[in-house]
Amino acid sequence: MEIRYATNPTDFKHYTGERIRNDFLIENLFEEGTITMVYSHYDRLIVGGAVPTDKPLELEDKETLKTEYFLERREVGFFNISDNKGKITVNGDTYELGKRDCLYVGKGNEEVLIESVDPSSPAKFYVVSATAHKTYPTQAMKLEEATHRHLGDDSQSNKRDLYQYIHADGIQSCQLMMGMTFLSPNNMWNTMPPHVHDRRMEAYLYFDLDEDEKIMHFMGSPEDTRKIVVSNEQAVLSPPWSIHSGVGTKNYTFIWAMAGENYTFDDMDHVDKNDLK
Ligand SMILES: O=C[C@H](O)[C@@H](O)CC(=O)C(=O)O
Ligand SMILES: [Zn+2]
Repeated sequence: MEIRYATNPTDFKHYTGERIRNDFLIENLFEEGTITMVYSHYDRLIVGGAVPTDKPLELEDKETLKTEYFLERREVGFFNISDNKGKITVNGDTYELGKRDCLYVGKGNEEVLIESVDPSSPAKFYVVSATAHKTYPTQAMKLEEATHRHLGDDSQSNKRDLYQYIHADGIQSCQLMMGMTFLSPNNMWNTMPPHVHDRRMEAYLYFDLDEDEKIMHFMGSPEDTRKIVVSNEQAVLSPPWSIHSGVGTKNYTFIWAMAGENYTFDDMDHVDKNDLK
C-alpha cells in the first residue's frame, strides 16, 4: 500500500500547495472491485476504501505489514457510506451493514472478507485501522445507537450533528476513535472554532457531497494555516499539531477517525478564532 511519511510544523510552513496535497490529501479511495489503503506514519493509521463487486475483498497486505495477517497487531473500523448494503465476514461470522452502519473488528482476527449484498450495486466501505495491544470484541453499531451530540448553530453556519461510534462510552477499542458528523442544510462550517490535540492525529473523510461541490479544508498550525480543496469521498490526514476544519460550498457529511494517546474524545486544545492566522 502507499506510504505517507510524517512532517513537522516548522518544515510544513515551506510546503507548496502541491506538496500539501501529495502529503495530506487522499484522492482515490473508492475504486470498484478493489481495496485501496494508505499507511500514514502519523500514529501508524491506515486509511482505506473497499468497493467489493463480483468477489469478496480480503483485508490484507502482507507485503507492507510483514505480519501473518492484517489484524495480528491492529484493530479496524468500517463504515458503509453507500446506500447499497454490504457484508463483512470476520472468521466466519457475517455482519450485514447498511448506510452509516459501523463495524469494529479487534486484534487477532485472521480473516476479514468484505462483500456487497448485490454486486451490481456495490457497497462502499471506509476503512480505518490503528495498532492495537489487546483484543476488544468485534461489534456492529447503527447510527441510532451511536452517542449523539448537537454542535454549532445557524448564526455561525456550523449547525451539525455529531455521532460517536467507537469511543470510550461506545464500541470499545485500544486507541481508535471513530464517528460521523452531519452538517445541517445551509450550514457549511465544521470544527470552527477549531482545535488541535497534540496527543492524537486525525483523519477526515468527506462525503455526501455533489460532484461539483467542494470543501475548503484548513490545516496547519493555528497561527499559520493552509487550505486544501477537497472533493466528494476524499480523505485528509491531520497531524496532531494541525487544526482540521472545513467549509463546504454546500452541506456535507464526514467521518472522523483518531488514534494516538489519551482515549478521551474531549482531550482537545481549543483555538480562539482571534488567534488564527
Ligand atoms: O477531535 C474531534 C474531531 O475533530 C471531530 O470529531 C470534530 C467534529 O466532528 C465536529 O466538530 O463536527
Ligand atoms: Zn479533532
